Amino acid sequence: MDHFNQAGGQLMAEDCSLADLAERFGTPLFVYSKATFLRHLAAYSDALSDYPHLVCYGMKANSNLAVLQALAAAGSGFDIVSQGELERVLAAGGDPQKVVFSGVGKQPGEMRRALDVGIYCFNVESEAELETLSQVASDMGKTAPVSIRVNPDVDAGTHPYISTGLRDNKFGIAHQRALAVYQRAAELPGIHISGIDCHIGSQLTDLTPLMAALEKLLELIESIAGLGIQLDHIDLGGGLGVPYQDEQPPHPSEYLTLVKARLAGSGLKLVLEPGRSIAANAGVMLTRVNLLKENHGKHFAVVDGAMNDLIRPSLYSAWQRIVPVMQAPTPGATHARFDVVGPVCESGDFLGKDRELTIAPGDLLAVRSAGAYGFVMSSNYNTRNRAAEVLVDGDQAHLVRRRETYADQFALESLLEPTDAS
Ligand SMILES: Cc1ncc(COP(=O)(O)O)c(C=O)c1O
Ligand SMILES: N[C@@H](CCCC[NH3+])C(=O)O
Repeated sequence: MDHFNQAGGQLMAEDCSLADLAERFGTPLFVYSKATFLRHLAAYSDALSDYPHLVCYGMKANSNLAVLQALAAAGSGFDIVSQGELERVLAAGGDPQKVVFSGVGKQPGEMRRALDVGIYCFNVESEAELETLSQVASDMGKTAPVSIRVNPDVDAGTHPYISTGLRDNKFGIAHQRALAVYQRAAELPGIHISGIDCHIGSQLTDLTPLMAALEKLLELIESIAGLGIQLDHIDLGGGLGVPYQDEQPPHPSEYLTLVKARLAGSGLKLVLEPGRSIAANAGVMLTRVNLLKENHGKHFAVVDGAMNDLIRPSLYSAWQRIVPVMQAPTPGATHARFDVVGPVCESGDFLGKDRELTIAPGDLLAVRSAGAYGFVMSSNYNTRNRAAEVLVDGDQAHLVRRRETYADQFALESLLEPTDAS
C-alpha cells in the first residue's frame, strides 16, 4: 500500500497530479510522498511501542534534507555512513543522540565530528577502526560509545552486490573474532562498550536469515557477558525488502513480533536501521517518452531519464515497475514490448527491458519504487544535469531539490591558464 493511486484517469501522488508536477518541474523528476515515508516509519515504531527501541532510518537510501526533516520530526533516528550524512542530519534538525555511525572506512576527522556532536553509537567494523577511535576519543578527552558490527556469515539470499553478512564481504568483524575484539575494547581508553550489531544484506524477502543472524548475536552476547561486559543494546541493521514486482516481503510487524519474543527479558534495547523499506515505495521517478524506434524488430522507447538518474536496473539488473501516468492511451499509440532506454551512451543504459506498454512520444511514464537508492545514486555521467526532487504532502507539492543546471556542473572546474599570448 502506498499513496500513489489512480484517480481521475491518472496516477497521483497523494492528492497531487503527477502529470501536473511533470509540467511544472520538468522531467526526469523524483516525486516522494511524505505520508508514505511516515507510514513506513510508523510500521516499525508502532510494532515496537511496547519494547525499548530506536529506529535509525538508513538514510543512504534517500537523504534529501526535507525527507530527513519529516522523519526527524516524527521521532526517527538515523543510520549514517559518512560525515556528509551526519551534516545532513544536523541540517535537517535531526537529533545527534539518535544517530548510529556505520561504515568500514571512517576517518579520524569524521570520528571527531561525531564525538563533538555526541552521537548514540559508533558501529565499529574492524580492529583497526577500534584502535583509531580509542586514540581519537582519548585525545579529545571524550568516551566513544561503541558497538561491534559482527559479520555472522549468514547467507541473506539476496543479490551478491547487496549481501553484506557473508565471510567474503568486507563488512563487520568475523563472529569468531568478535569476543577477542570485545575484550580488547574493554581495555582501551576512550571506549565505552554499548552494544552489538549486524546488517546482513538488503532486499531480504525471507525472515530466516535475519533470525539466524539474531541467534548468532544472542550466542555471542552470552559469551560477552562471560567476560563481565554488559551490553545495553542490540542493533539488527536494516534489510527488509519491498515488493518491486511480485515479491512478498514480511511486514515489519511480523519480523518484530519474532524479534521481541526472542529478546524478551534480555534488558537489551533494540536498534534498527531500515532504509529501503521506508523509502522505496515512497517515491517514483517520472520520465517522458522522447521517441520510439525499432531495430531489427526490437522496440525501444527512448525516454529522458537514464542510468545516471536511476542506476539500479543497470547495476543490479533490478526490476522496477514502469507504468504510464495517464490511464487512457494517447490516440495512435504503439502497443509493443519495449526496452525502455535512456539517452546515455551505454548499452547498459536501460530502466526496464521487454515491457508491454501502449505509448506514444510525449507520454509520461512513472518508474515505481524509486524512493530508495534512486536520486542518491545518481551522477552527472554524459554531463547530464541531475533531476529535481519534489516532496508531496496532501495537495501541496514542495520542490525540495531544484534541477541542476550546466552552470552548477561547471562551477567546481577550472580552465588552464593560457601559457603564451597566442
Ligand atoms: C549498515 C547498514 N545499515 C542499514 C542499511 C539499510 O539497509 P536497507 O535499505 O536494506 O534497509 C544498510 C544498507 O544496506 C547498511 O549497510
Ligand atoms: N543500493 C542498493 C542497496 C545497497 C544497500 C546499501 N548497503 C540497491 O539499490 O539495491
